[in-house]
Amino acid sequence: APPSLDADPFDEEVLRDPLALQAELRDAGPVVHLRRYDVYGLARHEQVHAALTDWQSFQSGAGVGLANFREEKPWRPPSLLLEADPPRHDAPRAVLTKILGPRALRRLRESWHAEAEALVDEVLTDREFDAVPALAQAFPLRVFPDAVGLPRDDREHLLAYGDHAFNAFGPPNGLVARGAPRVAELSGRVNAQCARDKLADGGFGARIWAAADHGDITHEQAPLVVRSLLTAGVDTTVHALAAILYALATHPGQWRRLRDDPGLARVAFDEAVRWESPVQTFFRTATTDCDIAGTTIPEGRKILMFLGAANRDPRRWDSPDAFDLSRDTSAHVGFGMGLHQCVGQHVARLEAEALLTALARRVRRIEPAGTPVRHLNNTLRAWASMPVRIHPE
Ligand code: HEM
Ligand SMILES: O=C(O)c1ccc(C2CC2)cc1
Repeated sequence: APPSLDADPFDEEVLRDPLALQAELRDAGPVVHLRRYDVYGLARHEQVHAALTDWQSFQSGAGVGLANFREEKPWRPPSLLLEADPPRHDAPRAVLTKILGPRALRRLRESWHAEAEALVDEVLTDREFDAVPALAQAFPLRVFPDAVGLPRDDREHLLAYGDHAFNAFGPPNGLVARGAPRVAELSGRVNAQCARDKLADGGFGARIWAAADHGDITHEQAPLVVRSLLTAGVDTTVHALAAILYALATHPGQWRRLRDDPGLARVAFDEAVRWESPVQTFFRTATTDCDIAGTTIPEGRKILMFLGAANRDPRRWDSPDAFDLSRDTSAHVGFGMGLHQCVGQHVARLEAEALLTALARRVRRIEPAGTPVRHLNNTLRAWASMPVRIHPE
């Protein structure tokens, strides 16, 4: 039998600083039974990578949170991508692959770089500010809902909606309970925004509806595919940008490298996604009795993949805790891996590239200007506040 632990990965103090438990899980063995939730934890890169790339044995269709959709009703209709297996997963995925692919994003590159420069110019009129609201939240909330096709006056609820969705992948704990009172209102607003007549021509949303006209997906599926963008596309990039700003503010040598070579912006983003892993965990459900490294996971049981732990596994990475722009980040699992690997990663990279390029041109030095404050979430690694001081060029 695998080693068994009482630890609670979703305890708020563990969420605040998960590194010690991640090391304990990795060292306990390739598979660890977590008694509190009766699930099987995978914290080493090798096993997480193996589970992510074996969608037949470890399905998403029963939910990618603790809740098992075979046994309980989901809090919202399941995603046609994230919570679907082939063949249902295939057509919606193909539609988003085309709409969010690097070629499709070329038309946004110039305007996102311009938006980033405008925002950075505004923010840098101060020498000290909180980088979370001023940059990490402001930039994605300005450019991404625009790209989806949402009006400017109806987006401030998206962060709260996504925050609840990411909490809901975890156990029904205090974090979920605190979000519950707003769920009906937030869901109502987001679901309304997925309607065809709410989405501006030419945006990602309108393109999803056009794919339905073209017969690639059905018109019933279209709003749910738009909902995927609104759920997955905001909080993730907000917290990833905060993570990269924190990494650069606390590693002045790496900031200097980026400033001297803004072409490093994309590497810096991927290294920050590895180092912080904004999306820390996801579950799968065993479709048969599966063997992982000598442990049999019984059919129907949940496995918990610790993406953040895998991204810092010393069995896979040299000096895993170092934030290092010369690293080859290609095997990180911060965007998942395999069939469900993040279809929005190019959008995220373009946002980061635009913001970092704008900052690299204007900021000689960036440093912490006060104690950063964590934002706790069952799935997301996030900052609530990060005061910084900048020294302009
Ligand atoms: C740094 C920002 C982001 C991170 C860290 C991130 C992370 C992830 C991860 C780990 C998965 C795999 C989930 C699984 O295997 O169950 C995923 C899937 C997905 N992501 Fe992202 N994501 C980011 C940005 C985005 C953006 C900007 C969008 C939309 C424009 C997006 C849309 C999606 C969708 C629709 C899926 C489901 C794909 C599928 O199941 O086929 N993500 N993301
Ligand atoms: O399809 C969705 O609704 C969806 C929600 C959350 C994610 C997380 C992994 C970024 C992905 C997709």
